Formats: sequence, structure tokens, C-alpha cells
Amino acid sequence: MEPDVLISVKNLTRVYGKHKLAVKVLDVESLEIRRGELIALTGPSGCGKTTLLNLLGALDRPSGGDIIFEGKKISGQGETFLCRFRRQKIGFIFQSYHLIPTISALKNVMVPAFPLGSGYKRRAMELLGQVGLAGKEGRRPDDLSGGEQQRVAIARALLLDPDLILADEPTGNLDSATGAGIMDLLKKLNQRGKTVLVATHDQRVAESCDRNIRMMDGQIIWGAVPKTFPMQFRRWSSGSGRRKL
Ligand SMILES: Nc1ncnc2c1ncn2[C@@H]1O[C@H](COP(=O)(O)OP(=O)(O)OP(=O)(O)O)[C@@H](O)[C@H]1O
Repeated sequence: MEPDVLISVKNLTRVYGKHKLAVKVLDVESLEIRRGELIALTGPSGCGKTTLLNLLGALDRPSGGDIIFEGKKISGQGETFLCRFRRQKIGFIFQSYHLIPTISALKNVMVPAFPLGSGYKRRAMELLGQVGLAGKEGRRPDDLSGGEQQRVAIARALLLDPDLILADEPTGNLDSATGAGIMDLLKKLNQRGKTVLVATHDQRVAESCDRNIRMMDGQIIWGAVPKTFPMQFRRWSSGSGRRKL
């Protein structure tokens, strides 16, 4: 494997249900993500974007196939390994922010460090400053706008300095100007070296990324390999689509 490959996926599947009710909702033959890429994951509702993000971030386990992260196979690992992997390597950003409503912005940012102790306060303050929320550290999520809540979520995702940011519709609940601000922030993070994968329905968000991975019926139909690959290898066979097992 080449040194700058962050993630490599082979024959990744996710099946929901059992026996006659089993449905394969994800069937990705091959996918490669390089360190430092800014990638949009697009496709119609229900095509499998969230399923793929959850598998790449080890929030969910595949039914088959391999996910290799920095040369190490993460599929098939035990929960202790996966828990450490998620904390150290992945920053998650969700459409509806997933903040804890009863605690301050600062404490929300510090949540990923909770089992490690309280030594992260200074870093959390710095990150809130970097996302434009200096002075609002003590506010609870309900006292912040949607865009501000998403900025808190971004600061939280960065707390443990992950290699990969997985953002699932990060602008989906925001008006277009606020969404553009969030996308600018993700682009800045990418310019500072973070690899960013953004699932989106927003064409403008997709166009502002370097690569577009297009999904349809659980499969990648375009963009499975980085742009530096010759054109003839970039298109990926869509296969036979979603199927009952
Ligand atoms: N827990 C589950 N049990 C059964 N089917 C599921 C489950 N979660 C997702 N699915 C199905 O898997 C398919 C892919 O869903 P997924 O949420 O990954 O799509 P998506 O592309 O992210 O959609 P959207 O753009 O609407 O968020 C859908 O058909 C969905 O109904």
C-alpha cells in the first residue's frame, strides 16, 4: 500500500435483517481515501451514505469485507480496540449536532476527553476560539444558533486531534449562508492537514470538495479512487444494484 493511503476498503457489505428479510444496503467493492483529501459523498436518500460513514468510523460493524486504516485492519477488531480507534482517529460531525443539552459548550467540547480526565480544558477553549465562539463557552446548546451549535460539534470533533473528520450532512439543518460558513471551516481544517469526508445532498457543498464519491443503491458508482488515478480507473462498476439475499 502507498504511504499516503489513509483508508482502503475491499468488498465491504452491510446487511440488515436476517434470513428471508435480509437486505444488503451496502456493497462497496473498492474505495481508497488518501491523507489530506476533502471528499464529498453524494447520492440519493437511502443510497447508503450514512451506512458507509458509520462503518468507516467504526460506529457500526460490517457484514463482510475489509476496512484498512493506516495499514491496519479495523474490521473484525474487538470493542476495546474500536473504542480507542474512534477516539484517537475519527472526529464525527452530525446533521443534528448531537450535543448534550444540559451542559455548556465548553463541556460539550470536552466530552471526548471525559475518560481521560480534565486536562483538556485549555485545548477546548482554544478550539472554541478557532471556530469563532470565544466568549460563548459557558452557553448551553439551546442558547446558541444552529450554526453555532454545529461549530461546537466541530470543536468537539477536533479535541483529540483525529486524522479523519466524518461529517454526515453537516449543513443539512442550516440556512445556506450559515452552511457555507460551516463548509469554509471544514475546508480550513482540510488545508491544515485533516482528511475530511462529507456526506451531503447540497450540490454547492459537493462542488467545493476536491473529489465526489457518488453512491447509488448501496454501491459506489463514481469516484472510488483519488483523482490522481488515470481516468479509466475512476469510474466504478455499479454492479446489479441493491438485492435481497
Ligand atoms: N437499522 C436499520 N435497519 C434496516 N435498514 C436500515 C437501517 N439503517 C439504515 N437502513 C436502510 O439502509 C439504507 C441506507 O440508509 P442510509 O441511512 O445509509 O442512507 P443515506 O444515503 O445516508 O440516506 P439519507 O441521504 O436520507 O441520509 C436505507 O434503505 C435505509 O432504509
